[in-house]
Amino acid sequence: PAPAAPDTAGVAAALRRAVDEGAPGALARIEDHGRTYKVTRGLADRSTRRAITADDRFRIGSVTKTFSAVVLLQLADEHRLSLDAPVNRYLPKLLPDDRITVRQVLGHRSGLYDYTNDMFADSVSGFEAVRNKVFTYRQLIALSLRKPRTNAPGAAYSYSNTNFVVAGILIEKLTGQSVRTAYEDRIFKPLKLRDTFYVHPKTTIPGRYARGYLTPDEAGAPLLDTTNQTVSWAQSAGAIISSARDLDTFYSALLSGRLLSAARLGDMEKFIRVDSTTAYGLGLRRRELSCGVAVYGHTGIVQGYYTYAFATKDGARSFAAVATTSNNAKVQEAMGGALDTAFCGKDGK
Ligand SMILES: C[C@@H](NC(=O)[C@@H](C)NC(=O)CCCC[C@H](NC(=O)C[NH3+])C(=O)[O-])C(=O)O
Repeated sequence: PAPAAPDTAGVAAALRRAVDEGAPGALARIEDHGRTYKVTRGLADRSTRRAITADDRFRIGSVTKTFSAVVLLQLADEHRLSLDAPVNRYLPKLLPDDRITVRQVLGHRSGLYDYTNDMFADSVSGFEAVRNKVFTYRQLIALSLRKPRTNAPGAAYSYSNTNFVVAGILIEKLTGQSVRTAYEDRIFKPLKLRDTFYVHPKTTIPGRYARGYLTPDEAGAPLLDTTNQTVSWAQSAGAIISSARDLDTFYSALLSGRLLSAARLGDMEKFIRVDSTTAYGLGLRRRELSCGVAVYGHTGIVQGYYTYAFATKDGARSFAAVATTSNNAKVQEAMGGALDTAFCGKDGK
């Protein structure tokens, strides 16, 4: 029998909690066997007091990593890339260890240090130092290589944005195009993702969007409007702009086999356990929810936006949600509750 309809009342309660805990606004959208459910709470803009809508665009942060992984896995399907080849075969001398492979990079097992650890040690000053900066990929790699690697190639999982900066360089080298063109030609246009953009290094969000606000480290300090930034510190690791509708479409299409061969999707879904409820594949997270359902997708954190975008393994039910503040653990927890409720519902079906 078809699973019970999503518990939209439960999702609404979770979004209300996110707003009560400090998010100016929150939205969620569920696509379930062709039916759409939208839930919203709070504001898109604190100065105009405009209410947030489920169609507002926003910065998706690391959900970008799944898009970058899809492009490289398509190149593997086209025999233009071998997942088990060293990165240095395609980009000579880029990395200090010839043993680091493409698969290890996409699975956060390369050992490459995450330069954002230092960049955002202090949330507000770190953000303000880079919000209008434009980095080259190689400058970001150089920041990472200043620090020792976290593990030998392939020896352990250690999340690092550096890995998906390497993915961006690989995409540009192997396609001869910018990552923007590669995303547009291979994913955005084929899936008609009309709310999805890669505009780096422009700082503005096209069309109608929710503004994002960073919660400072100091308790009680006022929120900082972080909507306009280059996101050049992340690029192919986190700079895509999208909407809940487009993320639902993307993960449903990916997981129902419309973007990759079964073999490459299988590669993407070879998961390494990260903690008791999450595992990481290639640019893809698996989360086990309270009712035992496993969902597949990615989380995203860019200053001002917490994003969750996940779907069932067959893509028949997808959930995308964002809260418009970041660096606020209680808001992040509330949004995790929305994810759980969206798939587990009241009666855990
Ligand atoms: C976790 C998520 N990763 C991402 O989305 C990537 C692009 N974001 C980060 O690595 C966090 C950058 C700092 C955010 C800042 N935090 C601080 O400044 C902390 N001092 C903030 O919260 O806005 C993922 O892969 O699931």
